[in-house]
Amino acid sequence: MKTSIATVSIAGNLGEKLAAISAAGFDGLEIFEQDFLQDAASPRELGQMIRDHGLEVMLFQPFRDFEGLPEPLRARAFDRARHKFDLMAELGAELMLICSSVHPQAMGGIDRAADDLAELAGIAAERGLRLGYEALAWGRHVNDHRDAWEIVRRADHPALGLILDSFHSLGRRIDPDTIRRIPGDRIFFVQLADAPQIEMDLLYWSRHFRNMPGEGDLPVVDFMRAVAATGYAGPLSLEIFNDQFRGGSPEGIARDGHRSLIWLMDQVHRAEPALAGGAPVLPPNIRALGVEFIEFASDAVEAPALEQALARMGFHREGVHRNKSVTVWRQGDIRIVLNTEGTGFAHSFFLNHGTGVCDLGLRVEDAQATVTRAAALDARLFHQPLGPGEMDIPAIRGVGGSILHFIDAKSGLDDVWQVEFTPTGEAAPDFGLTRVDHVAETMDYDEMLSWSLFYSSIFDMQRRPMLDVIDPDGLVRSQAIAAPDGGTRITLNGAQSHRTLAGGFLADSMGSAVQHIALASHDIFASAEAMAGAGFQPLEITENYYADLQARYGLDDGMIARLRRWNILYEQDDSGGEFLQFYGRPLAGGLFFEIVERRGGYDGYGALNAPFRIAALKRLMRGKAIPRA
Ligand SMILES: O=C(O)c1ccc(O)c(O)c1
Ligand SMILES: [Mg+2]
Repeated sequence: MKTSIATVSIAGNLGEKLAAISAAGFDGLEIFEQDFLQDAASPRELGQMIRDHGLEVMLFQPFRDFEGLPEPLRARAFDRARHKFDLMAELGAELMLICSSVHPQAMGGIDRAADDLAELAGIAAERGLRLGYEALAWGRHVNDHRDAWEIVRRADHPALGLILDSFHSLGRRIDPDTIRRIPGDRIFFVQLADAPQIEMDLLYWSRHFRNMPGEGDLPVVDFMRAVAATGYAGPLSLEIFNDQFRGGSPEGIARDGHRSLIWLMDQVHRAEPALAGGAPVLPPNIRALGVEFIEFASDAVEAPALEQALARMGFHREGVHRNKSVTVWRQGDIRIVLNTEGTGFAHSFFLNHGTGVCDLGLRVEDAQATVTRAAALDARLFHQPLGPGEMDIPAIRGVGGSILHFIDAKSGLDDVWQVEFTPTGEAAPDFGLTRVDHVAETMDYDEMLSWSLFYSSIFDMQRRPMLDVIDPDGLVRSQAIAAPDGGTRITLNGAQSHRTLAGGFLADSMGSAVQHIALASHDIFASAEAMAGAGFQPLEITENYYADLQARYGLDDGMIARLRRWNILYEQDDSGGEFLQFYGRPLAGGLFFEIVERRGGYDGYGALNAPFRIAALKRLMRGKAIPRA
């Protein structure tokens, strides 16, 4: 399978686009005519530049409004095409995309279109060129790949084939299985794009909101399964019109695109094992079995505040690293590692970001398989020189330059706590906290698609619908990604304005980072009481909130009083599941802890409560405590 991407998909000038496309590992590209017209290079120079980057021109596009025109427009359209053929020869492009006409004077009729295209294919063939016909979802007469195929079939010219574009087919909800009837060798090119499911005009949706396969809501895997079933063996090419991507980093967008194609083909091979050459080459999506540890980078000056916060939540120092300035704090299945080394990765992370989460350890069944899959999906592997007696634990780069380590029992990596740490023997209180419920990573809104693709392509984790969280000073978008059993949950919070709490955190922590950590309690009231006894100060919630809560859910007075007493926020889902949560006050730098209890299969994150939490945090930061009777 050759991979390709349309130049429109990426930001920058043509030189920047080519460098990014080549660096990401694509085999070739589609030249979008507009990109070429805006560039100063001659077509010959441009063709050479492309080849110098090790890339192939897979397609020249688009040629518009060709078929079905009355004379003299028809003759002029043929002249236009001849001019483009000259250009393609100079560029070294062999295949041209013709998209279905939107011309107001274009006449319908399958045979008329077939005749026009067959005649043009004859001219193209004389020059050694080929044509592909694509149905635009908003084409005037042809807007369905089935009609485009019928036209190509009737034209019956070897230099004319069909071009499929997942957006045009899936955006109009055309059953992708209709593609299975088309002979694979009559499909000349396949363009891929996903998109979020939003109701809007097709053309506007297509030109502004497309995204990479796996980043949206369209059944792109089903589309690609059907394409693969035809025997199509040509390039897979991304054609992504997206306003965010146009302003993004060329390298980052190109890397995400490459990752999305590898992910897509992996999903297709798993779903269609009978296909020739279809054996999966990657380990399957990795089951994340839970968070094994959360590591903070800090130093001797800042660490005591974090240690105090941990102690007030009922953690104790369980072990001290045998030869590093690293301790592990423990409660239930939760391990918080505190790294105050003066050299190495954690230290450089601390110098860049201040005290914060530099490393997440995930429990998996097979750590080696995890990095193998991650590497095949273009993740960056992480290595650091090992000290004496240290275990070599596989790791990759994650959000904001942090690290993800993978711990398994299979290769004994879960022995690391015994191997590398000396037990302190300190008393182990139990405040009822059992495990990490979720980790919330805050990032720029423009990074959200990228990181959600990162997690969902490597792991067996699914995206939940994106939610809008209303901060009094702007919108924050929240995207949860969770393993099917809910045992590993990550939420991505995307800030659009620096005035929001998330945006302020982003600026203060010098980049994307974990902003809060939610810990599960098996009895949130008992945990709240034990923590209060140890000096934990919760984030204070207003009287107005509790009055409204009573009205909303009809909770009894006793329950409301207990929630209020411990500043616990409450939410119910439609099937009676309940979510109880309270927050600690932020540490210097803005990171905070949350304690949650899920009851009755509740599967969300308390989205209704988020604005109250944000308002309370902002009140606290402005130094306004709530007077309480
Ligand atoms: O939006 C367009 O006009 C357009 C042009 C060419 C394509 O291949 C396409 O999918 C859309
Ligand atoms: Mg297209």
